Amino acid sequence: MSSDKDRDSASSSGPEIATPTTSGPPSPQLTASQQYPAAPPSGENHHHILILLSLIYPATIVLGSLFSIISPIGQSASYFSRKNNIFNVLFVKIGWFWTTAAFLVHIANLRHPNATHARSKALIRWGLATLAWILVTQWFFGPPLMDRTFTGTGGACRPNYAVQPSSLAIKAERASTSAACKGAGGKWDGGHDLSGHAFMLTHASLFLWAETLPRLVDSMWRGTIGPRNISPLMAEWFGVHWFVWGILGLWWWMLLMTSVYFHTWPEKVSGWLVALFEWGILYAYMIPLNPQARQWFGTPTV
Ligand SMILES: CCCCCCCCCCCCCCCC(=O)SCCNC(=O)CCNC(=O)[C@H](O)C(C)(C)COP(=O)(O)OP(=O)(O)OC[C@H]1O[C@@H](n2cnc3c(N)ncnc32)[C@H](O)[C@@H]1OP(=O)(O)O
Repeated sequence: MSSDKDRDSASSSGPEIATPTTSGPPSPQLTASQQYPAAPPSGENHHHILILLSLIYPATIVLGSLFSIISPIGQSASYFSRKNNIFNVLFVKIGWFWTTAAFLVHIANLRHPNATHARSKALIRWGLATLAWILVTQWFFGPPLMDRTFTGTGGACRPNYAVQPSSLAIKAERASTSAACKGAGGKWDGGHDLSGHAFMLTHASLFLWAETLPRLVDSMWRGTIGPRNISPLMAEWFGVHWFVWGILGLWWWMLLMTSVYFHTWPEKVSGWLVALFEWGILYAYMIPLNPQARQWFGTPTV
């Protein structure tokens, strides 16, 4: 892992990351042959690539849902149709933790000339993404938005008096969150059950794409220079990008599995739409188009 600490202290008055760019002075760690042969892709290009990448997720939901209707494989049970599959239990169920870890690896390796400043702005953007995740899935002045949507559309926790002890059944009847309902052995039933998986996997993936795209594009750009640079390029990929790519790949696969085996169309689509909200405002609208927002939140960088 490379560190920019020395450079930061040497150039603490480095450029503000106020405009979307991957450029900046060439890194002193790179030899002349590794530096850009011409202008690297601009922030505007990143914006276009990001919008294109964001289409992967609705396409995946459509593809998975169609597969579940058309294919006999999609209609029969498989390892991934089990809720206790290891990828669900160890990764998705604590998905924000893994997303955060991948993001932290990325920002620890920034080679921006003023990396300390770039990191603190990146942490602010992570804070906003975390807040959006909390409000939708964990807490919104009480039950989270996904549970409020459920109860607001007629859903409730239905106890099963026949098999539950009455104390638990009463607890289930009063439960206002899916977690409390499940804990009391009730059935979360009857409302619009926005897919938490579709939301979290899309939200986390879009956040990671937006944050890491300038660096990914920059690495690919350097890769066009010549065979001499294969080793530094490999070092870059295995040192910096592998974690982000691993998480992005796993999130995509799990979204596909959710689309094939779980939830209804409207529940998956609403999960995806809600995931667009914070990302759309911050990365697709404010950062590319509003200079003031770039002052406040910075811009994802290399
Ligand atoms: C300068 C300043 C410096 C500051 C310096 C700061 C330093 C900075 C330090 C940071 C330090 C790190 C800090 C990180 C902090 C965290 O981020 S820790 C947080 C860790 N926690 C998490 O990540 C939790 C993430 N999980 C969730 O939010 C929820 O579980 C989810 C993902 C939204 C899913 O919710 P859900 O209830 O499962 O709902 P849903 O998707 O609708 O699924 C319904 C059912 O279908 C099942 N299902 C759906 N799809 C699937 C599938 N594909 N496969 C199997 N089952 C499925 C579900 O399992 C579920 O089953 P049940 O469990 O109900 O039986």
